[in-house]
Amino acid sequence: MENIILSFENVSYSYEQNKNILDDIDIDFEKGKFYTIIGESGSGKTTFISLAAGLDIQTEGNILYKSKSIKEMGLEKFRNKDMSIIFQGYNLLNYMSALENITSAMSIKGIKTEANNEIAIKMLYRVGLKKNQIYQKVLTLSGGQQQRVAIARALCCESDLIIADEPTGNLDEETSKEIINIFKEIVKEDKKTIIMVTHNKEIAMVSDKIYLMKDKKLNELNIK
Ligand SMILES: Nc1ncnc2c1ncn2[C@@H]1O[C@H](COP(=O)(O)OP(=O)(O)OP(=O)(O)O)[C@@H](O)[C@H]1O
Repeated sequence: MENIILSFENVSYSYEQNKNILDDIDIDFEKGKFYTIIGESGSGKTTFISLAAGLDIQTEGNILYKSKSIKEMGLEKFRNKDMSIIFQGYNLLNYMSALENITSAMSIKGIKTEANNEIAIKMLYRVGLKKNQIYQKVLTLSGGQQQRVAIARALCCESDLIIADEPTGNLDEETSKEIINIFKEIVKEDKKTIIMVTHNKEIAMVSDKIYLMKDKKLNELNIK
């Protein structure tokens, strides 16, 4: 069990009574692995991700982070300390610079060291931003550059688990490939776990494990 970072145990979810969207899902996510979740529109991928990210609560079953129930430890604590999320729409603060977006997130997550600025700048370079872009308001950056800022923010927040919902959904093919390469590097070098929803099968193929959301269940696909 030591290498398991997140577990779903008999998890079901319904928005309305007696109408399960997810039904009795059992799954373990290991440390240092890159997972993708694919599936038809409306199959429940975002619902699953919302539970994994502690943004919503399952109607039945347990979700464990490093063997502890996230409900019992408190979803807010889980979201603040243990998990970082990357959205399709970047969710940055537009009136702040790329750098400020990261340092303010670090501060909110309780990471308050003198080195915060330095750490954030290093990370922004690592994800491919240029010096002048680091100090620009994010509103003036392209979609791909904004997504790089969102990735750098997730990486600076020290969580071992990164959850991403269609992070390349708004990006062109070339930029998407670059972003996915950064994800692969994060998993390999920083030993983070990434759970990512994507519609793009080609992107899914580069992950360690692909799961298909279908008929309220999540099953591993062995298509590689
Ligand atoms: N707030 C809500 N209240 C009621 N039903 C909802 C709500 N949000 C989603 N649903 C329903 O739950 C099902 C799963 O939705 P979900 O967004 O998880 O699917 P998805 O696989 O992420 O779809 P997509 O690929 O289109 O984003 C859908 O049938 C949807 O209509």
